[in-house]
Amino acid sequence: MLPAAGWPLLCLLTVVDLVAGVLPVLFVLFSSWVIGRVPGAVEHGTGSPQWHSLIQAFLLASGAFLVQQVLVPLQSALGEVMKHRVDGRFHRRLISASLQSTGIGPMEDPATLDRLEEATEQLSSGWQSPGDAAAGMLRYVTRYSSLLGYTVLAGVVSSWWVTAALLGSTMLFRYGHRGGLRYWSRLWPVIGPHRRRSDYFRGLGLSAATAKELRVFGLTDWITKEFRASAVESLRPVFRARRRHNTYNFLVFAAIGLVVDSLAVAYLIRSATQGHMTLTQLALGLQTSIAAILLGTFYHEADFPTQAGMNAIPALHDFEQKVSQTKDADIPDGELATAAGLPNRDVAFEKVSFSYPGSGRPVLDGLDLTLNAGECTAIVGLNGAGKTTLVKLLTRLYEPTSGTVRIDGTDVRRYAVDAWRRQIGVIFQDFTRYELSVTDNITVGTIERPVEATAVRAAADKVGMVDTIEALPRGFDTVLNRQYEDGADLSGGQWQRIAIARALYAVDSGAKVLVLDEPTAALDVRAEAEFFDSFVELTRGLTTLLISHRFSSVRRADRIVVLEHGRVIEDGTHESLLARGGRYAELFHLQAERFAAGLDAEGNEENDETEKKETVQ
Ligand SMILES: Nc1ncnc2c1ncn2[C@@H]1O[C@H](COP(=O)(O)OP(=O)(O)OP(=O)(O)O)[C@@H](O)[C@H]1O
Repeated sequence: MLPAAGWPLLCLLTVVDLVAGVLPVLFVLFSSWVIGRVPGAVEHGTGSPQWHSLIQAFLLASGAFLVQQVLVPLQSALGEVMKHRVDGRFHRRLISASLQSTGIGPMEDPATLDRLEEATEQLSSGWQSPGDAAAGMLRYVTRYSSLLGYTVLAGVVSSWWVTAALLGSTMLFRYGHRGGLRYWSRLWPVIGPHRRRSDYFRGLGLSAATAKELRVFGLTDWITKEFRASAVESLRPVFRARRRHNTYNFLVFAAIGLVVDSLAVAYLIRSATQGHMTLTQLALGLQTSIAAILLGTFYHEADFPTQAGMNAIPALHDFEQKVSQTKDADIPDGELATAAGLPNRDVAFEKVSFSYPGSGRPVLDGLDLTLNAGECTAIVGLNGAGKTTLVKLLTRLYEPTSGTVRIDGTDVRRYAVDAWRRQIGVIFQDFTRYELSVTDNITVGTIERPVEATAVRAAADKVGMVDTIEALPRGFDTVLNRQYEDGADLSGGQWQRIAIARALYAVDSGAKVLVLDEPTAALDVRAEAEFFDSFVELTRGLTTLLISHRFSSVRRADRIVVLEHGRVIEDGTHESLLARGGRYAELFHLQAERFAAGLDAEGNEENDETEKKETVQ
């Protein structure tokens, strides 16, 4: 990742880090000259050549010290720039990997999502990022160039075995510290599940979204206890490993270091007392030896960032690999570049079967279904019957395991994926609430069309939201999040209307297929009634696929299809299906009875009456 910072910055920072490592060595050298020249200067007095040479050494030492002080902030600043550049590159790679697939397969695959979570965890927790690792890596240049300088100087004034001894013992300590971190990092997968659990409980305790339930359910003490317990549980293996690993390391390495370093220093002192060294050499030998020994420590600016910050890199690689390998990651484009105006006749699912990747269970099993152009087809079925999956196949987020989807008789795979998708205005059950302006939230489904304020207003008007939007602090420009200045939030039902407006704006932009997956689940009964009152008008001329659990809305469709066990088991109009007395009739009566008994929380008089009439009919 280092070159991601750009070669000029990388070279500059390497040089700065190197100079920052050499300067303390020069300082020790010059200050040893100062010490060595003091007796001569004292003896010969001010103004003597010895005096001048002392001043010269003093100025050099001061210069080295001052430059070192100037370099420290420069080093930090350049390190920050490097961190941001490397993190920027990392983010870009992550985002492009996550958005690269035309299909939705990788983003619904648990193993791929796990790697994505691992890759983003360090970044989102603001702990140690790949950028910290990159900047930290270069700080080793500073530390190790100092170490090399000190030990070489110690060797020059004494013996090369002193160099070897100091270097060896310092590196042994370094191995102890850095190796301990590597060891700790291997524990990461073991403590991972506990840590995730404690993070989850911390998130629950700090989230505004859960604040209501936690208080009303009386969960506050429980959350605190669970957070603490899982946090302690996650640390237990670390404590155990640390005791085992560190005790051995500290005892053995400290013993070796003590013996080797004592021998080296003793050798220096003995050489001096035997008259083999000048005062300068003794000062230099002692200073460099001690400075080298002191470098056998934990490098807080480099050790931890390089270990923890790099954890995200293998996760990124795995994620990139898994995305490209996941089945249905890339839905191939066909040779037909446009599908404008389609379908004219129908959209047909022919013997379509589908199982989610990694699961052998067919969600759709030889499904035959034709959606007639210009007609509204409603799909009903129990939870998990495969209704949303059908939408995913229609929008080409997945490819059928077998069978074909045809548009006016042409295999949908012959069209470019985007060309076909532009023909569809869709509200997914779990539609996205974008932290963008109202206008952007409505137009985001047709990003290629230049924003047309009148069309945006018309879409909002169709879902009865114009008054609400105009009452917002900045009208259509209001960002739909309260955390922004003049931002605002909407209720669940209002959000759903915005999502419907988004699909209608897409229709206004030329989409001919309208897919509404539970479009009114969050609307109150009046809003739902209003929506379906204008439904015929809104969907006129469109090929509409309506998925809903509410039979009061479904019966307005031209045709109703009941899905069960991955197949169509009933198909007809509301009246014909009721007359048939099959699954649809059974579900319809069940819901109508609930309304009649006043059990359904959403029932109001208006709806009760209509439902009751239907039941009687
Ligand atoms: N990404 C996925 N990976 C694996 N299985 C999935 C995935 N999405 C859905 N399923 C499974 O496929 C089946 C059909 O799901 P689908 O969401 O299509 O049902 P549905 O009819 O829309 O249900 P509901 O009425 O609850 O919205 C379910 O058993 C569900 O658990």
